[in-house]
Amino acid sequence: MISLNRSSFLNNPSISGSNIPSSSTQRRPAASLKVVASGSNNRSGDRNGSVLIESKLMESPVVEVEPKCSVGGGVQDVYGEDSATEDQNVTPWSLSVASGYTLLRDPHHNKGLAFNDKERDAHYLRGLLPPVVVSQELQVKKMMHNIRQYQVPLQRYMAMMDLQERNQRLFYKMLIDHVEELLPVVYTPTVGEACQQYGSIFMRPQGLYISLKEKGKILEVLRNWPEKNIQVIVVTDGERILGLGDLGCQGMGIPVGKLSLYTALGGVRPSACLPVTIDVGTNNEELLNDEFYIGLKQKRATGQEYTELIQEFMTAVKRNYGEKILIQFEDFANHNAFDLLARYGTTHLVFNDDIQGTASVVLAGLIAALKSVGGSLSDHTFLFLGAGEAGTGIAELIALEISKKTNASVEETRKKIWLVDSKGLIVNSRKESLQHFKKPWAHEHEPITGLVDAINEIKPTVLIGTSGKGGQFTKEVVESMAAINEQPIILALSNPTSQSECTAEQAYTWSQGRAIFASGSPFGPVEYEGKVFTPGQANNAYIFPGFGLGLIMSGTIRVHDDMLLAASEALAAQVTEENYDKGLIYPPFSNIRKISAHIAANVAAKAYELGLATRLPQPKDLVKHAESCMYSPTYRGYR
Ligand SMILES: O=C([O-])CC(=O)C(=O)O
Ligand SMILES: [Mg+2]
Repeated sequence: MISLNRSSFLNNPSISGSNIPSSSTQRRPAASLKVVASGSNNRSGDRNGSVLIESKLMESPVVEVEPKCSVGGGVQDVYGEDSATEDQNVTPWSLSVASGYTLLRDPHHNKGLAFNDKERDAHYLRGLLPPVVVSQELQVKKMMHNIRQYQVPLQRYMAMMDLQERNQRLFYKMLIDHVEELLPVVYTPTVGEACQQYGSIFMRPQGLYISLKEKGKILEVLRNWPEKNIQVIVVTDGERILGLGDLGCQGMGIPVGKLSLYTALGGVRPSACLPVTIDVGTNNEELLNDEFYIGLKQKRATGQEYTELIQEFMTAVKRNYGEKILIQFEDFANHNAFDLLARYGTTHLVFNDDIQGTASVVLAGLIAALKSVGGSLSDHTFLFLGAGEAGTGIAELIALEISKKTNASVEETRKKIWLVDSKGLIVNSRKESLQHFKKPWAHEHEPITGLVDAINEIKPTVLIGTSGKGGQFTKEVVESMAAINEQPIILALSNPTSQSECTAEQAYTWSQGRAIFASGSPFGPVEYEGKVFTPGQANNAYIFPGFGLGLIMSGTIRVHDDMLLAASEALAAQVTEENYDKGLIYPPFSNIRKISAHIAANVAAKAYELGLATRLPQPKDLVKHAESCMYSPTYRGYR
């Protein structure tokens, strides 16, 4: 296999010598090619008559061409074309050749036993594999069989990560074909445990680490990443990983997991995804005392030192990847998350999954729940336990949706939404001492400290847990909700499962099977008095992959709240009668690619309507367009 890639060998003059063609599509037979490269990023060798140069570009367009999008050219166009910046225009073309043993070690091109006889001959693989040739489907079946042998979830996680590093297409095929079974493995809850253990299970780098040591050099660091046409970055500083607190540099598991869902669930090419962890230290004493900890062993930098590092990162990202790079903030602590979103929301294409993604998915669930419960959103009263990113983000989006539907001001629509934090109900008399993001939720009321008292006083129809603390929805809490509502809507959103405010079984049992329940992390079906209840998963994984695809495929340059509403409506519209009959307010994840295409289409339509989309003209059928742009993990044939 030979491929010619545009890559960044700026620091490597020897590779841009006369043997390197200057156009992108040239191809030569492996055996006739001789290129000598030197430099730290390249190795050269001469095996079986073929020459190997490991270029910095991991996925090569020659063999990785995706099906053409129905509108707007091929995927390279749709996804890649405009992301080159003036800096990239000076990067030379480089050549990469992989064959034989090295091809089997290249996760982007390896197919293992699925290489057919012709490919084995053409690419020097004879004898390197046992004689059998199998289909990708059989490989999936075998891997699923193997993974199911592991009883410990973390072992399953490690087996999946191992596969991702061995055979990327097989990894994504498995994840797509068995999404409901594997989501809890590569994502919440297991990813939380993986982050806690990241220091000891860390094998190969899966993303970019930008620590205080890299200050002043972030642009160079970005250029060390082997891929050039990045379209989405998920970045964390590890300070609030799920509901598990400060995990410092070990938070890397989160961007890696989220981006694997961008590909599996949203169809964004793996090579367009960049996981980043910003390491400014950790305040987690246990990690600081752990000899295997992989991050900076210091307390978190704050104030100017923190702000400057983030600023350098944001500037470098835009400079390197252009205006349309999507940056998803993930699992930052409250005290930074809101500020970062406000600061960069006007200059960059940024999206905070914990504030906005969670809000959009919960709003979708509520819109869907109205079908069973009746009334419109404005008829309901909402009580939140937890007033951080998720709580205030959801509250604000509900207020916005009601305001759009009723023409009342957002200030007015906020009045039926109440939040309880660790100090009790958020009321006017507390206003002075509240953090800025809580202030809009301070309503006129006597102070109340307990959740049960707040329920009895406010009489909510919807109870939403975003506290990050497990077990907060006690029997008394659920019973209080059931006493005042025929069908109480109870959402226990904190992640992972250990932090869920209550379990599905508790919600159904304590409400005598009347609750409409969904949780952030998955719970299995529950039987109560002969009836089986299947809880839904109100997780932002429903939204961010399709949302991101919508932004990317339309070349959108800024996120607007109306796009979040558009995403919620698209998701709610995917809940079928059959789902409602089972008490579900979310469609099953097994249909997620179709769901993501609808979300992407609605988001893109809104972006075009708002004049924020730059990829013109607007495709006629946005759903079809979204589908045609999605990455497929099916193996490519190699000539
Ligand atoms: O990752 C998840 O499952 C949802 C999420 O963003 C969080 O809990 O921080
Ligand atoms: Mg998160």
